[in-house]
Parts: sequence; C-alpha cells; structure tokens
Amino acid sequence: MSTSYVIPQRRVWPEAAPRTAYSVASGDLRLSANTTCWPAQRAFEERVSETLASRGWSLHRAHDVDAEKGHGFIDSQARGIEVFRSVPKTAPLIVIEAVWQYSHHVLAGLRAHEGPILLIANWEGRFPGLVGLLNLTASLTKANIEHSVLWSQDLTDEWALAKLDEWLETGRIEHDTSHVRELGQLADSDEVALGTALAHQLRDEKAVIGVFDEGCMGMYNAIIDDEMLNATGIYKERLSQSALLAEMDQVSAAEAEQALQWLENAGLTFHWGTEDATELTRAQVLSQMRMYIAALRIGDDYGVDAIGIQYQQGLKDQCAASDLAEGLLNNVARPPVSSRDGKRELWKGAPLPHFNEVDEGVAVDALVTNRIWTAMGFDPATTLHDIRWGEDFGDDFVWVFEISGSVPASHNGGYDKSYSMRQVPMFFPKGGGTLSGISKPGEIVWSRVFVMDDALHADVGRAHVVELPSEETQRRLHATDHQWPIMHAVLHGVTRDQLMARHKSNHIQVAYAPSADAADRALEAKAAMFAGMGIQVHLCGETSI
Ligand SMILES: C[C@H](O)[C@@H](O)[C@@H](O)C(=O)CO
Repeated sequence: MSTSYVIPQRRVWPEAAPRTAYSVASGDLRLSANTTCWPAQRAFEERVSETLASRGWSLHRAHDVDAEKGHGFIDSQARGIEVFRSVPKTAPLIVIEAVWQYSHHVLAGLRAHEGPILLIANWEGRFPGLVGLLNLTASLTKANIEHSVLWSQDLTDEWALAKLDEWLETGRIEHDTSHVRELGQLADSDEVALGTALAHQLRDEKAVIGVFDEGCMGMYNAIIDDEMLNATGIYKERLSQSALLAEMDQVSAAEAEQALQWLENAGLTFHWGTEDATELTRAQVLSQMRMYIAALRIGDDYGVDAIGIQYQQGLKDQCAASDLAEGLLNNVARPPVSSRDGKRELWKGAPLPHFNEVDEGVAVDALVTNRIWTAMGFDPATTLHDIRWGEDFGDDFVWVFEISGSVPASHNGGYDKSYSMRQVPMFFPKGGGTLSGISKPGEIVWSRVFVMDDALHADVGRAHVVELPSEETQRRLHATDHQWPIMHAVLHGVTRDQLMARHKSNHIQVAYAPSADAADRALEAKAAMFAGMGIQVHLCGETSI
C-alpha cells in the first residue's frame, strides 16, 4: 500500500551481548555539580567494571563522556530517553551512582526496560551517591518498576560481592528486611485514641498543603497523586515560586532587617564574609528574611497547614537559598511576622511546618507530627534529613543524617547552638545561609511516608541521637558537606543494610520527644494517626508496640 504520509519506522533495539551488563549514570541538572562530581563517578564506575570483569562479565557504558561538557552524566530527561534507545531491552542494566542524581533522567528508560535492573552506589560520604540511590529506588518503587539495590565502599567486601553474584546469576537480590512488621490491630491506649481522633479530624475537616512548584530535582517519589493524598484529608494548593519572589519584593527593608536582628539577638552565629560568590553576606541573608516573611504571608493568604518550597532549580538562580527560611518556619521560636496590615502575628508561637524540597511524603509526615506533638505537649519541631552516610562508632552504627541546609534550631538545642554558613557554591550560585548545627542528643521517632503498590505506606521506628567527640563530628562533617546540619542517629533494631534495603526515600523524617517513654508513646500515636488516615503502617526495628 502506498501512502504520502510520513510514517515512522518501528525502532529496532540492538541485541544484548552475552555476559554483558550495560551501565548508565544519572546526574544532576547543574553543570557545576556534574563536572565537580565526575571524577568520583568515573572512579566508582571503573571499580564496578573491574569487579564485573573478575566475574567473567563485561560492563558496557551505554553513553559516552561528553568532552565538551566535561562529564559523563545523563543530565536531562531527554538525554536519558536518547541514551536508552541504544540499550538492548533485555540486557542486564546497572545504574551506577556515586553522586546525587535526578531520578527522572532515567525513569522513562527504566520503565520500558525488560532486563534485570541493578542500582549500585558507593558507601561514601563525600558525594551523596547513597542519597541518589535511595531516591531512585523510591521513584522506581512508586513506578512499580522491578529492580535490585546494592551498596559497597569499594566492592571488596564479601557481602557485596556475594550480592552482586546473586544478581548476575538470577537478576535479583534478596535483602534481609526482617526488621519490618505490619502494624496490626492496636490495643486501646490514650495514644491510640489521640492518633485516631486526629486522623478523623483531618479527614473530616481537611488540611491544605501549599506546594511552591511541584517536583524538586527529579524526585518522582516525592509527588503524591491527588487521588491518593486527598483520601487522607490533605489537599494541595499549587503555588508558584514566581509569586514567592513577587511577595519578597513587597517586604520592607526594615522588616527584613528586624528579622535578621532577632536571629542575631537569639544567638545565631553567622559565618560572614565579603565575597558574594563563595561567602555569606548580609545582603544574602536579608533576602532570605524576605523569603521567610513572604512565605508566611502567602501561607496565610491560602490558609495552608504546611508549606513546601521547591527551591533548587529556578529559584536558586533568582535569589539566595531558601534553607534559612525553611529552618525558621519549622521552629516554634522564630522572628515574629505580622500580616501585611500589621494587625495579626502569623502563626504566633507555633511553627508553620515546612516540607523541604516539596517532598509531599514529608508534607504528610510533618503535618501529622505537628498535630500529635502539639497535642501531647512536646516540641513539634520536625525536619527531614538526607540519609547521607554512616559508620561504626564504638559499638554502634551511627548514621550521618544530613539535610542539605537547615533544621529547626531547637534540634540543635537553640539558636545559640546553631550557625549559618554560606550554601555550597556548586549548588547555590546566589548563596544564602544554612541553619546548621549538631543535633542534640536525645530520643527521636523516625518515619517515612511513601508510595508503593499504588498506595500510601509509612515506615516508623525509634532511634536516639548520640553526642560524638567533636573531632569525630568534624571528621563526619568534612567527609560530607560541613556547611549542613548533622544528626548522629542510632536506629533501634535496624542495621545499616536493613535500612538501605528497605527505605523508600532519600529523606527520613525525625522529631524529638522529651524521654524514651515519651518517644514510644508519640510513635504509637503517630502509627495510629497514619492508620486512621488509611496509610499502611509498618513498624521497623525495636518499638514498644
Ligand atoms: C544540594 C543537593 O542537590 C542536595 O539538595 C541533594 O543532595 C539533596 O538534598 C537530596 O535530598
């Protein structure tokens, strides 16, 4: 049959070569991050390649290094789609990650891939490959894409090699996740009554989360579909970061100055410098004060119960980083902000929970935490952290939980124990201060709300924060990003590998309770509230339930 239409030919995929795995490397969108991190990525890829060779396999890199750009990362979704056009559909495929990456760069290719998929990261603090892997596994889980995960310092340990062999032989890796159990029926208690009542209230009365530009840094997992979210009683108000910038312009210089002076009076140490490109300046922080005030005013306009600023792409090229504003919003004690007419103090004596990186799993969790902790009379300050890295210290495995810029000051023991440093230039060209510190020792509840099997789930567990000798803290800070806030967390009854195997996010939510008993009770109320919202709850490790 002849036709004048231009009909495209069906694409023919190449055949997979025997005992050959294909590899891809997903990167950041920012050239500065990709070129800086490239040497670490290349070194780890070489290690993976050598290890495969020692097993009689070869590794074929599915895309070239771009000499002009100076790195070999997939740096956009479109590039990822292009790369996957030449990957044999049924070939074993390894996503090698030594750095923070944007999951959506490779999601399209992985969705359509028919062969076994392995995500592998190096156990390294310097560049957050583990954080990248955790986001990708969470994103693939949400997308119902079968895959396996593995991590290792240098692929010489027997545990990792055995797991790699398992994948090469069977196309799958089974990990030990015996620390996870279903919540089941809760016994009657005041905490269960509280959690259940708060869930009913939320579903009956509803809540609004203000989302300043959905979808941060390719974190597909952090977007919860409205149908799923609305069933819990939570609704999104979609806001634009452009409106935030416009509102920042309306904040007077005097208001911004007052807020900064409030922080200085409260004892927050600013690491001031003069070089805008690499150091923290007063102008940068004043811009952050404007953002803090503007966010509260917009939140007030829309009657939100929590707010999230996407912050990185777009906003980071327009103004100083939003981190300082975010940390302040999550704290009870913070510079007072009035409505535009000056008649009302906004969220007086209370935080406006902020979900960093507009992670909507964090939004649900922060809202729940805020309501339970407030009802129980505990400090409701809560934050996410990146699960960045960790090492043994003494008898414990101590995690480096490290959010990329800010925590509520109460987590550090107050403003006078907190400090602000210029955000990392590679990520934040216009600077801005962090709200950093070393999280105080104490008892915490940790959790994560995530999408799996087309439903909302929550993992909850207990941990405590330890104080480490200051040399060890500094070592950990300098082995990662020393500008960012750090928490030395010891999980109860969950090993390093169990957390890595199970956790469905690069983020973990934490909140302090005044004692171990109080934390156990708060966890119980939280589990009951999640369950009452229709979320499937899993208890992880040792809990009192
Ligand atoms: C600045 C970096 O891009 C970080 O934002 C990144 O590692 C994360 O925090 C991911 O949660």
